[in-house]
Amino acid sequence: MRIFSDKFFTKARNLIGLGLASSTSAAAVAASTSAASSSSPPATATATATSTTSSGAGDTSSSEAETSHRKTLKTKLCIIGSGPAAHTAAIYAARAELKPVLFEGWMANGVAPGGQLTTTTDVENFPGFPAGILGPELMERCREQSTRFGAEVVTETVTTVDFSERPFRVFTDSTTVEAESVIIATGAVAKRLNFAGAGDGPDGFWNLGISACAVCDGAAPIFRKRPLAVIGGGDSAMEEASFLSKFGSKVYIIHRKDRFRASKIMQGKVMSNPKIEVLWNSVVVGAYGDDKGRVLGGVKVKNVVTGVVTDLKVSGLFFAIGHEPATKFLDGQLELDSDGYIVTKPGTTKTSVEGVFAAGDVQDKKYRQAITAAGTGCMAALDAEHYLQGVGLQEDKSD
Ligand SMILES: Cc1cc2nc3c(=O)[nH]c(=O)nc-3n(C[C@H](O)[C@H](O)[C@H](O)COP(=O)(O)OP(=O)(O)OC[C@H]3O[C@@H](n4cnc5c(N)ncnc54)[C@H](O)[C@@H]3O)c2cc1C
Repeated sequence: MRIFSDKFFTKARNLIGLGLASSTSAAAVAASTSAASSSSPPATATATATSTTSSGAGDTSSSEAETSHRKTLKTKLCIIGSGPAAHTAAIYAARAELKPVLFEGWMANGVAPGGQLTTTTDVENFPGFPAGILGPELMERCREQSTRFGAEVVTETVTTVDFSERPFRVFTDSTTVEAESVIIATGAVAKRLNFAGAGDGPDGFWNLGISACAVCDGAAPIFRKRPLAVIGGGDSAMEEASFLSKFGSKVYIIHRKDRFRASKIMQGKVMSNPKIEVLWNSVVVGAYGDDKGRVLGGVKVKNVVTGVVTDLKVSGLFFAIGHEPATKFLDGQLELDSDGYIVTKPGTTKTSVEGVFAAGDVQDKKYRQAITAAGTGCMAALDAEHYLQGVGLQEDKSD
């Protein structure tokens, strides 16, 4: 997020539409800019609908069998997801001639095809773009690169999977895929709070001072040398507050309880930082604009014990209240940790089922960045290729 000028506001508002309500407009951008082949809405609603696919090569590995109700595809590799992890995996796998089928979803978990970056404006920390790049544009480029090498992109959401035997089976409302290997890159969604001014409509300050990613946005000019606030009480909130204290003049941690659940060591770091002040037993009940009403000017904070509401002038407000990994559709078929993230074997993308791999934020609750997601997407494609070679389904090609 970078906030500069009227031109920027107009561009950001018009191009993306941010956050929850904007998911639709973000999707519209993604859908309209992506894929010559994606001119009609994707078909996930009925069993008889036609799915929307695109493939740069026009010749994919998947064999199709049309029945009156469902389409069946067969492939060596099915990729589920459409963020940096999924598309990096698709690029590597397609170049290794695995001819992957990629399900990009349709507003899966409220996120447009292209993933979390479709909900933001400037991405300034992805290598190769010294002037930054709009999130939706970056993801559109990734998609183009995937299809250019022959990945088949299907605009449908995966609803269930069957990993009990090979070939694995992956289901959407209208398609069944039989896949020799699977990469799950369904990402995660940052949790947001819902108070007046928190949204992205005309009266909201989402992405105009309110963010869910301090590491992504904290260094933006609008936050430098200004008072900032973080909402949360866990390790992420401590980390984000410490990080923001390098840029802001002061950082408030607003926490609804009278103690943190963060680790002692993280708490110690925060409590000994002279730039950080904790507002205990407190919740944000509203956000308002600056003098011109264009970006965040402050928040109303309510003490839940006394009921007193006070005014806190801050230029930035960061939600650090956790993420929700998109793993419900797996229905317990892979090992997950206590927060619902897929468990991978350290140093690899291997999951608890041989032949199924996981990449990106769905298996990473620590780094959660586009570049780390892309990195693990690459790893997953190479792991899948090696697996397929091991079971005799693929020649050694990627090197
Ligand atoms: C507002 C915001 C700003 C950010 N800014 C930056 C930044 O500047 N720099 C940076 O490095 N990182 C940034 N991030 C973090 C970055 O976006 C994520 O780390 C990255 O996108 C994770 O990529 P991913 O591939 O794991 O999945 P995601 O981007 O989460 O994408 C997953 C995709 O899979 C789809 N999906 C989910 N379930 C299914 C299903 N069942 N079937 C089919 N599809 C499904 C989802 O709809 C989604 O489109 C930002 C995040 C947010 C929210």
